Amino acid sequence: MIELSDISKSYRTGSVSVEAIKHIDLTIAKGEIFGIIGHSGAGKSTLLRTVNLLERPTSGSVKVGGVELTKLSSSQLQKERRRIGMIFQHFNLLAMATVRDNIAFPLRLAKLSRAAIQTRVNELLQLVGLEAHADKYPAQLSGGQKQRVGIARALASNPDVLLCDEATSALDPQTTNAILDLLLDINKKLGITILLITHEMHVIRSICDRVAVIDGGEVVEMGDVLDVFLQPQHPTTKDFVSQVADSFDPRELIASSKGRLMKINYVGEITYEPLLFNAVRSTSVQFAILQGTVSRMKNTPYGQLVIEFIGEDQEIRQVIANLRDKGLEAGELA
Ligand SMILES: Nc1ncnc2c1ncn2[C@@H]1O[C@H](COP(=O)(O)OP(=O)(O)OP(=O)(O)O)[C@@H](O)[C@H]1O
Repeated sequence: MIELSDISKSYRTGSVSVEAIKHIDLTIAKGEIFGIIGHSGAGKSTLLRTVNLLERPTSGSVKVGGVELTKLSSSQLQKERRRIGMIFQHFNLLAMATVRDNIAFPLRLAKLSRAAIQTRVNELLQLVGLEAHADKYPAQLSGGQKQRVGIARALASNPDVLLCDEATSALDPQTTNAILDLLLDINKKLGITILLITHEMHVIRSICDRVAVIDGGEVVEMGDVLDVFLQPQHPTTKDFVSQVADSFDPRELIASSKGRLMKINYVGEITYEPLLFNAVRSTSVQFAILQGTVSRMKNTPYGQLVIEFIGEDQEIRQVIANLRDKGLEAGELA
């Protein structure tokens, strides 16, 4: 659905040139929810805005739904942009227009009939749960409600792609979760492809299928959210993963450990099975859980534990082999 090839973008201010993004390749499948995470100034906004050519890349190709956007005339581009909705951190609503009129705005631009606009706006109000607020003005709404208007407006012309520019950054945690649930719901119901940028790992973990980590204008890591989360490689990725992990570093325990410290990861339904107990029950090995998370990433359960095994070396090896046989990943804590 989205194919960015060798995208670079430089900004020139006077005699100084800043390379905001450098040689980025990104392919996003139809129906996917793809997250781009990075610190402030990493190049996230620039990258996102190249997808609808709000920022024209200095070089590279931008294809959406198979159409090369950089080669289009401005009228052709305007038409293609209807297939790409966008929502913003600060909502960008028309302050002097009601919720209904804000949502109707792109439909009026597209010259739909009054009756068609009314029908479509009612559908959208229902989809985002704002039927009761249709005649209010933005100033009368909460942040979460304003973002719902933004989402309804972005979906008005039935786009294939929704771009989300830090869409939950101005919201409190509870409202953030409600908006993320709405995005997930829209993705499931409409099959729309979602590309979002954020600096919060929580957002990635809650709704994304894949993630790219961007640092200094380059993609430094990319993959399925589960893999990146459980086995982060780049220091920037580790930094983001630690946002949602326990702040206590279990490596502090290595010096005082009596036994063998292992890091164990598991994914899927085995998360709920008594695997540790079963692995040690026929041995004299004992274990202590020193740190642990059992949670869900989107819809997939996973566990991540730091375990100290105490006992005979050979028996511990047998226990670890048994756990690996059951599909758990077990590695020495280092
Ligand atoms: N219009 C512009 N003119 C000059 N430099 C710019 C412009 N827009 C962005 N930059 C620079 O490009 C780099 C990337 O900026 P960008 O806004 O894409 O980062 P970001 O990751 O979205 O950051 P934030 O999370 O703070 O919005 C920064 O060094 C920024 O200063």
